[in-house]
Amino acid sequence: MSDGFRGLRLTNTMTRAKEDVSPLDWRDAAISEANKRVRMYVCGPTVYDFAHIGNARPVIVFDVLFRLLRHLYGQDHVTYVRNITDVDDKINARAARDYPDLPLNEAIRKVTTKTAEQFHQDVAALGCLPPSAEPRATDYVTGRAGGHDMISMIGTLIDKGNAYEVDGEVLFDVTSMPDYGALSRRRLEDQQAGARVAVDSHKRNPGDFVLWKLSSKGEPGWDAPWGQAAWTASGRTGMPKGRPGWHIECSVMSAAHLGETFDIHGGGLDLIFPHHENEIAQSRCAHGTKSMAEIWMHNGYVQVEGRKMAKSEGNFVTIHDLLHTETFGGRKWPGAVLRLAMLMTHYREPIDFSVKRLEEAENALASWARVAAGVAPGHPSTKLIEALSDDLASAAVVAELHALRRSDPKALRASLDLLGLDLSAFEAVSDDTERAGNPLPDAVEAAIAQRLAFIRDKNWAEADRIRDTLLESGIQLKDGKDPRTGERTTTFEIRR
Ligand SMILES: Nc1ncnc2c1ncn2[C@@H]1O[C@H](COP(=O)(O)OP(=O)(O)OP(=O)(O)O)[C@@H](O)[C@H]1O
Ligand SMILES: [Zn+2]
Repeated sequence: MSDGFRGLRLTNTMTRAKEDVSPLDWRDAAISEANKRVRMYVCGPTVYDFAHIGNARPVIVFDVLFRLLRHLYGQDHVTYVRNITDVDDKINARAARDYPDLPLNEAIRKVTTKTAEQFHQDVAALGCLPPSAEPRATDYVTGRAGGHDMISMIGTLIDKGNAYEVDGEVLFDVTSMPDYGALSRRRLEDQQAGARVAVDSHKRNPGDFVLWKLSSKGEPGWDAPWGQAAWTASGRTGMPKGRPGWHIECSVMSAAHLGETFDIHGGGLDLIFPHHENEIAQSRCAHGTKSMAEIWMHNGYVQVEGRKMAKSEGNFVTIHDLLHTETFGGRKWPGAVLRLAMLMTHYREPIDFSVKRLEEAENALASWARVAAGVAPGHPSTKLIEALSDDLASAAVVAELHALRRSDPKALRASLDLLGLDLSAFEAVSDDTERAGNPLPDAVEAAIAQRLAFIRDKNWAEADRIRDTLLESGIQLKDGKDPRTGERTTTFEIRR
């Protein structure tokens, strides 16, 4: 690294400052070199519907950070955990709507399995590596060794005086934690002022949040040690059945996989309050620790016309639709294009999503592919690593990729690999392919065949679209006739 290299620095939402990263294991002489790990937790999806491209942003941003950490600390020295939330009232509602004839639990399983599979396909197409572990909330409700389950942690919080039970519902008492609100910088007094507790609520304070609630008939539920009297009074037999609140699952799964305190915790800006604030309250009070994670990172929003892309706003585009249908900009887009479109802007800034942005990303990728596709990768450049290490400085990263295009195709190739930017949709235009006269990759052959089919169907618009798309990546098509059969043929030329 050059003299100016300051090591990895990331902006910590807790302190609102850019800080040097100094992973906990490296500060602990008792942990052998071989066993040291950088430990990172990122809140994953609630699996009831297709993920939209706003949801894709944290997945891409933290995948780049995962790749950078692996580069800096070694492939086997990073543990990245991203959970799957598979218990949630939105899931129950979707299951009842989509599978009205199935028992609810079966319907829920269908919804969560299908959605999780779709999510995996979507993010793989965006070049994201699978995390080291991907725990599912429902596997951590009860009965885990070492007390790494939600019922045990909630019991601990009650025992320590941080939580209380009313009629089978367990709530966290925010006044039991003096520095509650430190992450979001909300003072308890401000939160209390003017807030009223609804008459039917069990809350002692307006800010108290649910750790556990009783399930009604038909809802998914687990045997719980709380609320026997309320359960029996409602005319039901056996042990009371309940289900966890949302925040507790991340406290439990992060501790199970990463320990009571770990290095980096991430997610979108909307998670700072209440989700992350409440994770911190639960984890620190249950474990008696000073911090849950050393560094809290939050990505900015993907916006449409200045508003957060969100399911509730109805202004969303799913990853699946963007990649596989023509609903956005009248065409499909390669996964690498969406990935670069996200990475062109610093992760903390908002992104206004548009066709123009995707086209810009595509043009950049095509220009890089022209020199780097098919080239054996060298090493990522020092400048690239330095730019990434400076809080993932996007502008400097993209500028360096453009510079490498002229100076060092092998370093460009390695840098793109490090960033997870896959050139296969653009391979056709590499110099190597041209020089060696290799056959075109399948994708281009397929595009040419598809275009001929459109021409046969007299669908000129689609045929022209394919011709234009190929031209943008440097492939010029030439139509002709086979002199023997009289059939239409297509040849091509690679342009610079
Ligand atoms: N528009 C967005 N831009 C960036 N990140 C987002 C956006 N919307 C959601 N996220 C992030 O996506 C991740 C998954 O969140 P979650 O499953 O709760 O999304 P969601 O709440 O279903 O989305 P929505 O806001 O559309 O209801 C979280 O890290 C969240 O911060
Ligand atoms: Zn979480």
